[in-house]
Amino acid sequence: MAQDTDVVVIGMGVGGEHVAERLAEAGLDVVGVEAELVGGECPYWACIPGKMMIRAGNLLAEARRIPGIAGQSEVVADFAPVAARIRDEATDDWNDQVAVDRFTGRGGHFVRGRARLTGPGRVEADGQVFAARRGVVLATGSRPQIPPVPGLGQVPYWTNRQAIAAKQPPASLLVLGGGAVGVELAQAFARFGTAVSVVEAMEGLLPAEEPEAGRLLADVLRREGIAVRAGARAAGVRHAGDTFRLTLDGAEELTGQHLLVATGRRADLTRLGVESVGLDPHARGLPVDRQMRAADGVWGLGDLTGRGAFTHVAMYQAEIAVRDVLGEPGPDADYRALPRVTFTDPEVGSVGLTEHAARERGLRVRTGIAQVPSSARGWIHKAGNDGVIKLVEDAERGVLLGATSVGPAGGEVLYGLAVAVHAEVPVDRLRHMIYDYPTFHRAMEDALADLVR
Ligand SMILES: Cc1cc2nc3c(=O)[nH]c(=O)nc-3n(C[C@H](O)[C@H](O)[C@H](O)COP(=O)(O)OP(=O)(O)OC[C@H]3O[C@@H](n4cnc5c(N)ncnc54)[C@H](O)[C@@H]3O)c2cc1C
Ligand SMILES: NC(=O)c1ccc[n+]([C@@H]2O[C@H](COP(=O)([O-])OP(=O)(O)OC[C@H]3O[C@@H](n4cnc5c(N)ncnc54)[C@H](O)[C@@H]3O)[C@@H](O)[C@H]2O)c1
Repeated sequence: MAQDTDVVVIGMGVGGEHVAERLAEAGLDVVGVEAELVGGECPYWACIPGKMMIRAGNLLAEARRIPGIAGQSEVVADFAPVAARIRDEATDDWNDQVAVDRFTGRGGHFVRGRARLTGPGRVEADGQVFAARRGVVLATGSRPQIPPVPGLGQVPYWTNRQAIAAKQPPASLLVLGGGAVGVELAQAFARFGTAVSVVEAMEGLLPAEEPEAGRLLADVLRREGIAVRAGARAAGVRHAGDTFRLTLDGAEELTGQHLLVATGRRADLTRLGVESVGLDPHARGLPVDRQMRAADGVWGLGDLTGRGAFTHVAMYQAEIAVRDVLGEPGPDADYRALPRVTFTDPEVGSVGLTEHAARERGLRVRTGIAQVPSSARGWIHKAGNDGVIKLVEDAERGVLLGATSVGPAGGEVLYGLAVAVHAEVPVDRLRHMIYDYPTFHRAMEDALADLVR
């Protein structure tokens, strides 16, 4: 016998939790189903604990920059407080009771289990069957994508989960993949003394971003002692004793105590029963329209939709889905000004289109670049001042299509650029605005001037 409800939310990660709480608050009868921990990847194995590691690593790096600027420093790194913060403050020892209580406190009905659709409005979870009057929200996130490297399936590699839960930094670490996960964790561990090698298949780090950002970051990481192998293919991996051996095309062999596989994430629709509502279970992501509808009475959001695997995307889409489920009007999803920040030091912030992506769309673009160390603030900052600002202008319309801001506060500087892209502020107006002196964001003025040079 099916239990009637208004809405079933499958997957209570950042996106699903937000939808479930908001709909319960609005007075709907909501069933929230979560297979693991309410809150999902971000608070337990990703953004929050990851940024705690990064914050700690950045403190060490800043202290090491004291000589030549403010005296002498001797830095003794200790990972124990980081591991303790992650256990106690971020994850509550990987216990989600607080989050479950928050949802049930708002009137939600919580089910721990793996759910699947069995037909329109029908969901099976933990031996129970639910019939949802308004519909079902799918928010099941993504999982690490493991590449077909010979031997990889037979070795005890880490994903972000084991890396985040580490109690000690490994003596040495091989990182496969120089994307956001790879570079953030590589730098954080290296600052605690881990000997790190990063292997990236594409020509540069963060290959989805501007090449200038990847090149700059590779220089910084190499200076910090990290071995960066870009344009390198892993040909095989072995593990014996406590050593991983990663062979690259060309026969170079890298060794490490642990191997972190950070080669991307992908959604898995195959176990969700989406075929029962007429959707393709083998699609790479769940196709949704601009109000997050995947089918009649089915909404989808977050990593599952393949529109950018970021917490802020999941939250943004969650708000749209909430409005649509409640029948409230609101603007369509708009990803033109999607911001991304990789929290390395320097931070790599970007918004909108890269130059390459804009040209691929056949747009006539103009670019402008400014080097952060040549700006007043960058020069004052001295050690740790690496950075670049790059603007991509639609030369026909005179508005920014995208921008990149690498620097000590690259993610914060990005905000102004994101507003400019989002609101399509004419470049001519940006050029005649007053930029605070001497801020990092003032380098934008030089990048704007470079657009016409
Ligand atoms: C190391 C790392 C660092 C990151 N750092 C950042 C960052 O700094 N900023 C940022 O914006 N993003 C960051 N991200 C990305 C961010 O974590 C994700 O984009 C975000 O968690 C996606 O939210 P979601 O709700 O779509 O999915 P998830 O958080 O993955 O939640 C999905 C939930 O669904 C559950 N589930 C799956 N299938 C079922 C089922 N059949 N039944 C019931 N439950 C199910 C899962 O157990 C999971 O809890 C990072 C990712 C990683 C890996
Ligand atoms: N600060 C943040 O917002 C943040 C931080 C971490 C992760 N994330 C999100 O999580 C997602 C997943 O992160 P990710 O770093 O795993 O994925 P990613 O797609 O960002 O990067 C994966 C990298 O691995 C490389 N790669 C793939 N196969 C390879 C192989 N066989 N050998 C060597 N390199 C290979 C790719 O070229 C790519 O550069 C990101 O796309 C991002 O959306 C966000």
